[in-house]
Amino acid sequence: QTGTVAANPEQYDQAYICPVTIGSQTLHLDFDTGSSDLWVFSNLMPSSEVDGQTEFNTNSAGATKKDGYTWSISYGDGSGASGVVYADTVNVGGATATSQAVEAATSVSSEFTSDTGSDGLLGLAFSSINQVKPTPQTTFFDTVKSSLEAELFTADLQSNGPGSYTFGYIDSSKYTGSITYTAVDNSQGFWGFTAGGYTVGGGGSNSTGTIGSAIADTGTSLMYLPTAAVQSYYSQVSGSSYSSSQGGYIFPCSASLPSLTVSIGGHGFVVPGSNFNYSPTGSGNTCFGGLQENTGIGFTIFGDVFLRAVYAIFDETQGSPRIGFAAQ
Ligand SMILES: NCc1ccc(-c2ccco2)nc1
Repeated sequence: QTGTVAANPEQYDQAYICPVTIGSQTLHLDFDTGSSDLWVFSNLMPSSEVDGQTEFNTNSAGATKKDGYTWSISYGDGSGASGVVYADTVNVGGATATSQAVEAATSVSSEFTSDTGSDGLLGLAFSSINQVKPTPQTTFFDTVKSSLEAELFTADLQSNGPGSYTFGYIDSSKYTGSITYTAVDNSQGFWGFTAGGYTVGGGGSNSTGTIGSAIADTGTSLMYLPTAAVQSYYSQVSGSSYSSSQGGYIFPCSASLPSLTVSIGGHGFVVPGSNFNYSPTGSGNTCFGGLQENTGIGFTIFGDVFLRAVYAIFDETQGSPRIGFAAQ
């Protein structure tokens, strides 16, 4: 089987939300290659924590409770959720898992309550970091992958308009040139890979140092790189500065933003400057940068700001996982 589903950006491309059918309900979930739990708002939650989101009905005929199973998850941005576990049919654009662990929230943090566009998350990292106890559950991809035409999924994220995820096949209309594959280190449960040198702007002269180990994370809005690369980038943005009150680099919204070229698997991938204007700060006609330092996170994250510039293939067809990137 295969699946094809639209990936709809929230405001400022903050996250990408996809329709998922669970039993007879359709919920809109944030597909996240940086985590491994499929969790949903549910009828078990206090109404004070729900602000218009669709709730998974745990009383529906097709939902089977997994007695004694619970989950609790916290994310790098300080948000989190917890609850209990059901099994139900999950259909993503035609790719169907007949018995998928659906983690029904009994409580979510305020960040999720106020994220009115999302009814939950669908994790696409490795099942080794699933947070269900006493027994970790498989991700949707792991549940269905043996039934897919090919054991892979792809991400085509767009700015301010629908992109798509596919399961089981590569859509050759989504990219130009060839796909460059590189090995994945999933020892931390993520789609980890090694990135090489970078160049700020088209100059080609600013390539200084290498980026090193990184993860591909559709559930993170921005791109977080080592300090040296980030300082090198903003040294080319007139009027930019680090704002402790905003918590990152900002610049005049009128600033001209250079591109950033990153070498992966020996191929240079160009992130256009426009990708690095994330959102207005709300004060002084300054804008918040889509590139920020990885200090305090512990690893380098190639989030949506990078992924919008490429077609990404998350591939387990070779036995060992690999990740592919192509220009789009
Ligand atoms: N990378 C995991 C993740 C995804 C979404 C969110 C989130 C918080 C509020 C709205 O969305 N946090 C973390």
